[in-house]
Amino acid sequence: MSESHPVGAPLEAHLESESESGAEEQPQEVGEGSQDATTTATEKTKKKKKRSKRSKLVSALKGEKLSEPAESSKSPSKLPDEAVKKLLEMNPSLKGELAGIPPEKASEILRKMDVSQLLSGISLNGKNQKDMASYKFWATQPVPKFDEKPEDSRPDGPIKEVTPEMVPKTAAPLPEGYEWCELDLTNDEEIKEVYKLLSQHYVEDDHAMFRFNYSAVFLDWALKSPGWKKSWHIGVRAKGPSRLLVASIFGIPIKLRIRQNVLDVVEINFLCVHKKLRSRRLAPVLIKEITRRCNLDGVYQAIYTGGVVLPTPVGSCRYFHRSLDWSKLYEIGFSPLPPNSTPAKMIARNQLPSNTSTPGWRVMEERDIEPVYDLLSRYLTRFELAQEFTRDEVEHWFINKHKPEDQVVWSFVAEQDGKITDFGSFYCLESSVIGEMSKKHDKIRAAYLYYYASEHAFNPKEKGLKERLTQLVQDLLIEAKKAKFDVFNALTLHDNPLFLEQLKFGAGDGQLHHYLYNWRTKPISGGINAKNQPDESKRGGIGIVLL
Ligand SMILES: CCCCCCCCCCCCCC(=O)SCCNC(=O)CCNC(=O)[C@H](O)C(C)(C)COP(=O)(O)OP(=O)(O)OC[C@H]1O[C@@H](n2cnc3c(N)ncnc32)[C@H](O)[C@@H]1OP(=O)(O)O
Repeated sequence: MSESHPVGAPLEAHLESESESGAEEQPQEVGEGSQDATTTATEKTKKKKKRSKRSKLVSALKGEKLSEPAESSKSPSKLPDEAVKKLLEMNPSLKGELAGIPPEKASEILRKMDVSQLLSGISLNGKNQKDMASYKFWATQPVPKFDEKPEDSRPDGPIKEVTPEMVPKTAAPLPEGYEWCELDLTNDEEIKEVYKLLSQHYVEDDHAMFRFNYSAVFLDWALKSPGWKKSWHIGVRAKGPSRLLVASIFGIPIKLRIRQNVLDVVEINFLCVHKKLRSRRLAPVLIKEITRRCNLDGVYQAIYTGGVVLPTPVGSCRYFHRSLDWSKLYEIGFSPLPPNSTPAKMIARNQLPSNTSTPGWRVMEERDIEPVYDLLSRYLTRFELAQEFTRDEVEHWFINKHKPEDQVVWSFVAEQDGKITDFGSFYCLESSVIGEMSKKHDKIRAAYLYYYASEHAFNPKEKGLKERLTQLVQDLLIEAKKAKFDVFNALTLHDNPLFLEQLKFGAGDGQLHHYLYNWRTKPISGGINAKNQPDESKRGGIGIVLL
């Protein structure tokens, strides 16, 4: 936990007292097999194993001898030097890691990695280093293994057939001292509790400088979409008078098209475990509980995203950032000052026109719901992985129903001769500055590119689409600047590779991996090429945005 982030004393005190009473000491890894129950001793053994794995890798990288992998007979004994060179060029992070290692040795290391891993930029070190066997939980789940070959021609479909009799009727028990709860998001107090848990314990960047700060209003919007179910809003509370919320996982129902199949799935988000309860195998228990509840409701597939590599991304995108207030981003350490530049030059470079330029541009209103629903639905058919929105969902996700200070989503249309020709939107997600820099500014106000659509997409050979989207997204940047955002973020999904560079988005160091649960399909492009660069020819894959 960041030293500079204040955590209420009662919370800390409570967890300490739970710990003393043994509640924190025995977090059983319920349901993953009793041999998996985490005791201090097994934790230590696991850490030792992990360390030895890491040392082995380090040794390999330093040129010491690696033992042959079991499947070595299937692999060519040596990659041609040319292939090694190419792979290194294609995966920049690997290039750094293998720098200075003789080509022979690099070949040996690369040979042990799955080609899809190499191409998707999954690196050898840090949080991405684990092999399949080390994913003790995920290895038991109906998700593709890392080494499933893309050329595997099994048709798209469920990995595991689940029948109602197979689904447990009750939740697995939690470790002593904790209990399940359903979170009632119609109750403001409970939304505030979720906000508090997430604002203190949710996703941080690798350097613990920033943490997502999803507002209570945002959570209300994100989790109460049409068809939402209270039973998919799951919490874990400490028993006792405080009933402190210490963990969460949420699902909302959506219709998802994966290539030609349209499925009722759950979109999972906001998996969070209190920092003091980390590494105690609570996440697998939460995941299994939401799986059980979805299965009981006849839902057998899920979609989710994450910055960490798990078995196995169906497609990965890269984050891009467009500075709106460069000085602030620089002051908090978000944006660097490039060599040979000056702050004045950077500010000038990021200037935007003061007025929008798309003809007929205006804020989206209720009367636009039908035409936007029509345009967006047609536009999304161009992607292999996309949500199938209903009219009510278009209303929910794109019409702002909040007063200006609470606004979460901004949507615009272009209307010409009474026809809606274009639509674009972004949402607001602040991050807390949690490191040293928080003394200067405590929040970054970030706009995230959300859905957009244009009639130009249907022109023969997409004529004029690139120019139109560049104009449309520039107008969104201008609107975001007016609404006092500091930065505008976008992924490489949808048609984004058409305009990121021209609109001065800079490549971020984050990837966003997209996952499907219990569905086999071939990899889906996330708009980046093997060099991890946005690539216009790689569009048409991921067409869904998860919050
Ligand atoms: C049909 C319906 C199906 C519905 C379910 C579909 C699947 C939904 C899946 C969930 C989609 C969530 C989408 C989002 O919300 S993504 C956002 C996730 N949240 C955060 O990053 C917030 C900050 N971090 C935390 O709160 C904790 O570190 C979390 C909760 C992430 C893990 O807690 P902790 O650090 O205390 O670990 P543990 O000892 O309990 O458990 C360790 C196991 O957990 C695996 N792990 C770690 N991170 C993730 C992750 N992001 N997705 C899935 N699994 C993850 C890990 O590989 C290991 O398994 P294995 O390596 O041994 O195999």
